[in-house]
Amino acid sequence: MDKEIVLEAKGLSCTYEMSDTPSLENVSLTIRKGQKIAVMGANGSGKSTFFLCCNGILKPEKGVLFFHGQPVDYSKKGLQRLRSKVGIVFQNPDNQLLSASVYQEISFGVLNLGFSKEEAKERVEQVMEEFSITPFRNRPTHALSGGEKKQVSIADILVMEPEVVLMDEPTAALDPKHTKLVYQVIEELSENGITVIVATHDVDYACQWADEIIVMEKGRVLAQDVPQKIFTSRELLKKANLEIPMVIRVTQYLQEADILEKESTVPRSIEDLEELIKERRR
Ligand SMILES: Nc1ncnc2c1ncn2[C@@H]1O[C@H](COP(=O)(O)OP(=O)(O)OP(=O)(O)O)[C@@H](O)[C@H]1O
Repeated sequence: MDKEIVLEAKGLSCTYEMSDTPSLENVSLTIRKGQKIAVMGANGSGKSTFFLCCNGILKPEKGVLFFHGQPVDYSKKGLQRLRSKVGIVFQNPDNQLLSASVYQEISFGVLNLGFSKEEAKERVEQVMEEFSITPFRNRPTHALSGGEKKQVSIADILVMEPEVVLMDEPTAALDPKHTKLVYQVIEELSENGITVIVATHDVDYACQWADEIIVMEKGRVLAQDVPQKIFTSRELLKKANLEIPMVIRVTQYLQEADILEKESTVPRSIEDLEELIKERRR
């Protein structure tokens, strides 16, 4: 049976002040509990704007956003409730890290949720340990490296134990060590049943990781489907300016060369492809 719908957008449109064209136009989609969703599309296609709508930072001028079937309540209390459940890790940590020290930064959200100082401290200590932040806990946030800032901006959200985590290009500008760390965190979130929505330009990662891909273009949703469908639709990829993942490219080559059958299943990773080739040889 299909899992419960966590977030549902119905006809969302959103135009920024000082702009005469909508950055989101008539966006309708559903996201279910525990899903791994990649949001893809060219620069300026509306991915970040959609994220900002999902936790109420932006209020759409048209349409309704539902969280667990209830329309979002834009009162101060309603927004606080929504934001404690739906957290955004921003693309640029400098837009997110506002407190003087790392410890204060990670405590801020939990204290705001009304936890006592003791409870907040316990959660913050645990999350700092989990994300290897303890060694630089007393540093000012502006004096951290890009990778450390990303660690803190993720901890900042996870300390609130959200149900849905939105990550806007989480590995942009990270070195391989921090990229791996972020991917591990994403994996652990999914293992714990958290719904994870990642905006990314990395087609190879999206293909092997996501349950579903949402493709955006000029503020609209062009498609929402499984990676095997999205990444084999040349027309869609061309329209959205997306590359073909390497594994699909190699598969198509092997099919054309008659090494794999034309109707073989579509692999999402190199491991899947190896399995297909082994099967064919048996
Ligand atoms: N604060 C703002 N004021 C006015 N227009 C904005 C603002 N933020 C974004 N836009 C515009 O809204 C559109 C969608 O931008 P958005 O940042 O949502 O796209 P994106 O898909 O996340 O892009 P990227 O991949 O570059 O991060 C773009 O045309 C952008 O110029």
